[in-house]
Amino acid sequence: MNKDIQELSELHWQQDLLGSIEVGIVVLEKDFSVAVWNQFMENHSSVRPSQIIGKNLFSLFPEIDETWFKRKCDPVFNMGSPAFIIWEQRPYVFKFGTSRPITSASDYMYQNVTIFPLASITGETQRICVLVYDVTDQAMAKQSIEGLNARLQEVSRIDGLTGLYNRRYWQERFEREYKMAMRNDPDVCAIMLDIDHFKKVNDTHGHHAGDLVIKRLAKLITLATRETDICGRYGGEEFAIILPDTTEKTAKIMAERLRKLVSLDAVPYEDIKIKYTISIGIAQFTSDYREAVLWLEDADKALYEAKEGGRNRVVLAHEGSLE
Ligand SMILES: Nc1nc2c(ncn2[C@@H]2O[C@H](COP(=O)(O)OP(=O)(O)OP(=O)(O)O)[C@@H](O)[C@H]2O)c(=O)[nH]1
Repeated sequence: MNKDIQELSELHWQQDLLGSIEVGIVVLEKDFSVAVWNQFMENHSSVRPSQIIGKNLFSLFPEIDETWFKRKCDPVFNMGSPAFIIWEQRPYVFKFGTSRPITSASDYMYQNVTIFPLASITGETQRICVLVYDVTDQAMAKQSIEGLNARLQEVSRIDGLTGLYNRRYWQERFEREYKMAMRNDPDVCAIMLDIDHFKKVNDTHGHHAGDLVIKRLAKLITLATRETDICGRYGGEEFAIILPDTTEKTAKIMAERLRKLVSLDAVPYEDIKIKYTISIGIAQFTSDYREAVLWLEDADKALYEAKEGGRNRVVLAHEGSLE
């Protein structure tokens, strides 16, 4: 084989290699004109090498942030050090559609991009090579795992019957509120409330009817509180609420409103309507509480007083019944 044919054949398989590789290969001159544009880039951009070779990259891809991209390439040209752009920083450099539009949940191709210097014989970097990797599958998998984790975390905080926070998470929030209150000494109240004679509801109408009453009460609690209030199911038929930015006077008004709402309510069950009432204990935070639990205990004592005082009433800690 003569030398020319040998060179040509080598060039041919090198072209073949560039063409079949599932990675985008772009070679850029110092002025950001394109010197190499492989098959992958052509397939995904629909721009043929003949349309782009010798042309300025940004003139054909105005979506690339020129200032940012040049800043990335600067150390590659000037110091010969490679640069990396990962999809988590910027989902893509070239806005390509996904190559699997049916199976992929993404509208565009997520890309990892590597930029490295192509040194001349003298060691000078005249050109740089930009490699574009399609990482859509990894990105989608990671995002779906993150979504699942977030969902799992949310589910693990929620009480299945009522949709309010469960005891564990409510307690966590309560501890957090307590620590914040110790620092800032704001107006914040804790409420404990409990359905009156709930055992009788269960005994008379059955456990399922009891569950419906618990669910209904949770709904009324949600209705009567602000979005910023932190409502949780503390035990079977016991609920706990944190009212941020609330004095005991305002908490009392809110609690009274809820108590009345409940006393007027009736839960439809089979062909009857179940009436029920609640008792409520309130404790406003003071920095005298050396531990979070002491604050909650005061709310619980107030609740106990409300029960002792005849039920269907609101009691403030360190104060008599309101009714
Ligand atoms: N249906 C239902 N009942 C529950 C649930 N959790 C606890 N209970 C019941 O709630 C009742 C609570 O009864 P007690 O603690 O004696 O209090 P009470 O009958 O409400 O009386 P007072 O609180 O003193 O007014 C018990 O019968 C428990 O079995 C639940 O998730 N669903």
